[in-house]
Amino acid sequence: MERVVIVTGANSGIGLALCERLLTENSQIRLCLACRNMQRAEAARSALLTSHTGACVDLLHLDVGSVRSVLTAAKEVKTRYRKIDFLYLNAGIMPNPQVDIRAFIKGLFSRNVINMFATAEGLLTQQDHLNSDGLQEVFATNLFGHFLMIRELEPLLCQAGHTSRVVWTSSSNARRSAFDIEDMQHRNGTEPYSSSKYASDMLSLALNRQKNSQGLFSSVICPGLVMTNLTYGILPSFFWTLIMPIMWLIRIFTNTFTLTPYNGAEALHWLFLQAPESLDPRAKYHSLTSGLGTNYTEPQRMDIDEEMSEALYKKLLKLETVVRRKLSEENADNKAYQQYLNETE
Ligand SMILES: NC(=O)C1=CN([C@@H]2O[C@H](COP(=O)(O)OP(=O)(O)OC[C@H]3O[C@@H](n4cnc5c(N)ncnc54)[C@H](OP(=O)(O)O)[C@@H]3O)[C@@H](O)[C@H]2O)C=CC1
Ligand SMILES: CC(C)CCC[C@@H](C)[C@H]1CC[C@H]2C3=CC[C@H]4[C@H](C)C(=O)CC[C@]4(C)[C@H]3CC[C@]12C
Repeated sequence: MERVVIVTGANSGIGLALCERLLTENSQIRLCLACRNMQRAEAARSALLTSHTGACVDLLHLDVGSVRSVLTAAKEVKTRYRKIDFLYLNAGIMPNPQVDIRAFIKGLFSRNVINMFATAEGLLTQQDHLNSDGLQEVFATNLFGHFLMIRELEPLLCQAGHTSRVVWTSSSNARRSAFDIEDMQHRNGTEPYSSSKYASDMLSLALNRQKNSQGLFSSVICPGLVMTNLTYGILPSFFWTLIMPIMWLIRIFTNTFTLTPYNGAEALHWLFLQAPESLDPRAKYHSLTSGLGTNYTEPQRMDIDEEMSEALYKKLLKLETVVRRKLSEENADNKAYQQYLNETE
């Protein structure tokens, strides 16, 4: 039977590579590219159809960082499909990244050097800001918009006799010490990316506890260090190209330098082939590439405590209520204003 697969952030990088791999290595898939930029989404769709003539590739407009857009997109999904087999929550941002050069040089001469290259611990900070919904942009995009999407799509994801999967593209940059449950949006820190990815790891665990009995299973992956628009925002692409031989060399010591979107999508595709019952809800599945270029997936236990993941889940539900209330008030205001305009005309 045809499997419905939705991928957020599918118009470039790891998301697009996943789509390419899904179509190449599996038949009977109905793929839905859920994207913010529809011009790039059209281009991605054309590229996929050129290499896979006759494939079923749909487009869906989704700005995962906007509450209104998520609700509209979810409504559209519910009219188009009767079930969802896989929902890949892949869209993500890292705005205005800054590398701490001193920490990098110090790290090069420390015993922690391999870990530094794999996780960027202590190296990266970002500048975040409030979006038009009044939420921190990184939190809204990397976590909350996806959470809201799952909540809206629950009727399709939690169906009797059917198993659905959600897969989060997390990161090895996710770090417990960057996350504060009293400041889940990371308003007060300088590592919103790390915080949002740690939150997605916790949310995945909470979702498994809450929803496995209803047929919904959640997993998290790390794609490794991949050359995409996201990494070109950290250092310019010509610089990455220049140091590519060094990166291949580093790959001999850390298999986390997957480098290409195809390699980075390894764990995402591997999960597609696994039975959900065989997966560990506490594991992060890493895409890895050996020095010789062989791809494989390996689980690593996440540093998460159940109580905090449950607390996060509850806080997200509360925020969802607040956000929905605000939206319906705005809608009522708009309606009243429109009526006033009509009457005064
Ligand atoms: N590259 C790397 O080394 C690593 C990446 N990751 C994660 O992988 C995921 C994919 O990133 P990657 O492929 O590297 O980078 P890209 O920038 O190539 O891809 C990011 C995708 O997310 C989309 N996106 C961003 N914001 C929104 C939004 N508000 N609504 C809808 N779509 C949005 C982008 O679309 P648009 O065209 O609209 O901008 C784009 O398609 C991210 O979650 C990232 O955090 C994790 C670890 C390492
Ligand atoms: C000689 C070069 C390799 C120098 C590059 C230094 C830094 C700019 C990069 C070193 C480690 C990189 C990263 C590691 C982990 C990634 C993580 C998994 C992710 O989610 C996003 C990107 C990374 C943080 C990435 C960013 C660049 C480095 C800090």
